Order: sequence, then C-alpha cells, then structure tokens
Amino acid sequence: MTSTAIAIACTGVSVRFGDFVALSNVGLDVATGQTLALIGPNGAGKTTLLNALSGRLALSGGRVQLQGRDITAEPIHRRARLGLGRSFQIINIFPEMTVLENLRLGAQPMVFGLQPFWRGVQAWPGLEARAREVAALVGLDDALDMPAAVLSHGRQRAVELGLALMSDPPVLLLDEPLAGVGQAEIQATTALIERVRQNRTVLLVEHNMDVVMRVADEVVVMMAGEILTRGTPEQVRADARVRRAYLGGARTQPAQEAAHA
Ligand SMILES: Nc1ncnc2c1ncn2[C@@H]1O[C@H](COP(=O)(O)OP(=O)(O)OP(=O)(O)O)[C@@H](O)[C@H]1O
Repeated sequence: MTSTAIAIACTGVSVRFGDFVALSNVGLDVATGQTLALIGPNGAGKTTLLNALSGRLALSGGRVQLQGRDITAEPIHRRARLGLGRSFQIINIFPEMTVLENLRLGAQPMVFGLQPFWRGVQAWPGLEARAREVAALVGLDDALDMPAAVLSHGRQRAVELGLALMSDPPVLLLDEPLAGVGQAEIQATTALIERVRQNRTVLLVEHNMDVVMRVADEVVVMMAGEILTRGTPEQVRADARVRRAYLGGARTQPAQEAAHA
C-alpha cells in the first residue's frame, strides 16, 4: 500500500494530562474511502484520539499524517484546509442563528487564508450555493431559514454534520453523531451518516453498536488509552476480550491483560 492509500494515520501517539496518560503509544491508519469505527468503554481515549488527530490537543509524543503528509506541527485550521473535517460530541452550532447562517460558518476553513480576514466568510462567492447543496445533502433544505434552536435534536445533529461538510473534506472525524438523538430519529441519523460517508474517509466514534455494525468497514477497540484490537465488525463482536473490556469498565481493567491476551 502506498502512503496515499492511507487517508489518515498516526504512530506512537501519546497524550498526557498532567500525570495521567490518556493515550499511550497509539498507532492507527485509516485507508482512503474506509469507514472505521472507534469503540471502547467510557474514558478509553476515543475523543482524545480525535482531538490529537484534528490538532485540538498537543501530543506528548508521536506523529500524525494526512494523505501522506506529516501534519503533526500543523494547527487546527491548517489541518482543516488540508482536508480534515470534524464534528463534535456536543452539538456545536449557534441555536439562535438559522440553518443557512450556521452552514455558512462551516465554510470558514475554505476561506481562511484565501482572502483578507476582514472580508469574512460571507464574501466568499460560492458560499450560498454550497450551503444550499449541503442542506440538501443532510436533509435540511426545508429548514434553511429556521433558527437551529427550533429543530429536533436529530436535525440539529444534521446541522452539525452539515457544518463539517461545507468544505467537502475528504477525511471526516465524527464524534458520537448519535449522542442525544432519540430513538425515533436514530434511523434517519444513521441514514445520514451512511450518505455522508460516501466518497470520503470517515473515522467514527460511536457507542451505538447496531449503527457501528451497519456503517463500519472495520472497528478499532480502545481501552485505557491503548488499542485493544482491530477487525471486521463480526470479528470484533465475537472477541471475548472486547466483551470483557466493556464489562470491566473504562480504567478499572488492567491494560496489560488486554495487550497480552
Ligand atoms: N482535558 C482533559 N484534562 C484531564 N483529563 C482529561 C481531559 N480530557 C480527557 N481526559 C481524560 O482522559 C480520559 C479519556 O477521555 P476521552 O474523552 O478521550 O474518553 P472517551 O473514550 O472518548 O470516553 P466517552 O466514551 O465517555 O466519550 C478520561 O479519563 C478523561 O477523563
């Protein structure tokens, strides 16, 4: 496999918060076009890994590569400009602004550095058309002028996803896109994730196993800041160590058992 066949990768990544080791020597690669799900008990380090990849956290050690290019030293906005998109576990939109206004803000990474900052994102010529295109993709074309606050939780999730899609990133990190979405909207939000993953590489953190099994090509299991195992959804589901990791809880299970099992 050439380096460009890997969309995003990290090697030897460690992250510490004071004395606490949140990630320990994590290596991961996601093939171009693949949807890889990252699962593991609470506190395993999944969000921390997304933060390490997207540049929100300083690494204590290790390297990150995007499409064959070392981006370890690049700040968040540069990574975004290079094609790395991100959505958040906690919905990160402006509730009082309309769907269209929110989506326009998602174009920021495309505009950043291309024109003087005082002209702002509103002056970008393709903005309106792109916002409408994305709204249609995420099923919000009927809600463009509504304030985000009046939408259901599932549709607010769609706005959040839409923001990340405005720059059409080839590589997308999704942090629990179903968090807080009620049972009635799980199907629609899952269908949206399936649509969004077409023609791009996705690294998805998700607790809903049915959804993981449905959308992921492969699954990586994390525990206590390390990678426990990786395999197809079926392989991971059948893995006794994975069941033990979940039953044992986040940081109560010794990492050594997993590593040497
Ligand atoms: N900024 C921080 N300062 C101190 N500790 C942190 C910080 N961020 C995360 N942690 C700790 O690092 C560990 C990993 O957290 P992380 O959020 O990455 O876990 P997670 O696998 O995403 O869990 P969840 O499934 O609950 O979202 C946890 O013990 C958490 O308390």
